[in-house]
Amino acid sequence: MSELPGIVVNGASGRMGRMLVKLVSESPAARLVGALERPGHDWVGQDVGEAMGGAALGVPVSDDPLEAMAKAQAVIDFTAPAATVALADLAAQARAVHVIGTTGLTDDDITRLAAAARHATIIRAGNMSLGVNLLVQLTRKVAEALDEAFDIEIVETHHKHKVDAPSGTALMLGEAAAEGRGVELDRVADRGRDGITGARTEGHIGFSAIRGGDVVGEHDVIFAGTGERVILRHVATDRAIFARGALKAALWGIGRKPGSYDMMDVLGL
Ligand SMILES: NC(=O)c1ccc[n+]([C@@H]2O[C@H](COP(=O)([O-])OP(=O)(O)OC[C@H]3O[C@@H](n4cnc5c(N)ncnc54)[C@H](O)[C@@H]3O)[C@@H](O)[C@H]2O)c1
Ligand SMILES: O=C(O)C1=N[C@H](C(=O)O)CCC1
Repeated sequence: MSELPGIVVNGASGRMGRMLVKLVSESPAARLVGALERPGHDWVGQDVGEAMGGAALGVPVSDDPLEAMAKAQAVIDFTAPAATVALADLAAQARAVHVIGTTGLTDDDITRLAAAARHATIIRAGNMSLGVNLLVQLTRKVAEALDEAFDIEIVETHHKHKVDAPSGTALMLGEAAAEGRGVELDRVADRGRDGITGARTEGHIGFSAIRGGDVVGEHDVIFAGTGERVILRHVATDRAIFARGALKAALWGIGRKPGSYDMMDVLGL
């Protein structure tokens, strides 16, 4: 029997990294062959299983992406924008599928990822869960069906450690709503109101971000009309949903031709 596909986890000590190390190392469909952390991190050099407080997994944490990816078919990356952009070129060099969950990317970062995708298979989504990707489709449909008399507001809630806003998911939902309306999100997004803002502009899509405690992730898309509201909601209670989506994406991407893909491609939605 041929060997199972080898997967590297970038940002292994992070909230998502730990989830992914556990999921991949226990998966019957994949092998954990590498774990990466940033240079200077105290996990570097330790066995990743032991660093997580469990049994040794025979995988040392490395700060050298090319060395870690030498035996890998894919790298799963939930880290930070600068780390992700830098890894994209190295993953292309190593011919490893690059699954990107990192959010908070700028337009410039996305342009650089698109350049890397000329030579590499990149699968990126601001949310890797099945439920949110379904919600994105529903949002597009509802936005198509309701005219501008319905004000669209996207409200997201996350844990107190989250560093970017609006969330990647909120932006996916905003893009879908704008697409449903046949407009460009950049032209209609209201991101952060404060002070005497004036009345709401018809057709705009509003974003609000709440941060606190240990909330995994909650998203509401509100279509507020006169006398009625339609509210689409997703509530995540376990980060494992994102990790499962990312592993599915990695396995789907292996052997696929270079290009930029997302979870809609992976899930066939
Ligand atoms: N797409 C999704 O489904 C989804 C789900 C959850 C989180 N996220 C996103 O994933 C990212 C990480 O989230 P988190 O909660 O795990 O954050 P976290 O801060 O807990 O973890 C990030 C990890 O990346 C590491 N890191 C930073 N720079 C690095 C480098 N150069 N090389 C290797 N590792 C490096 C950090 O040391 C840290 O361990 C965020 O952008 C978050 O929004 C996306
Ligand atoms: O915990 C996070 O950070 C999350 N980030 C993603 C986002 O920005 O939408 C997905 C939900 C969790």
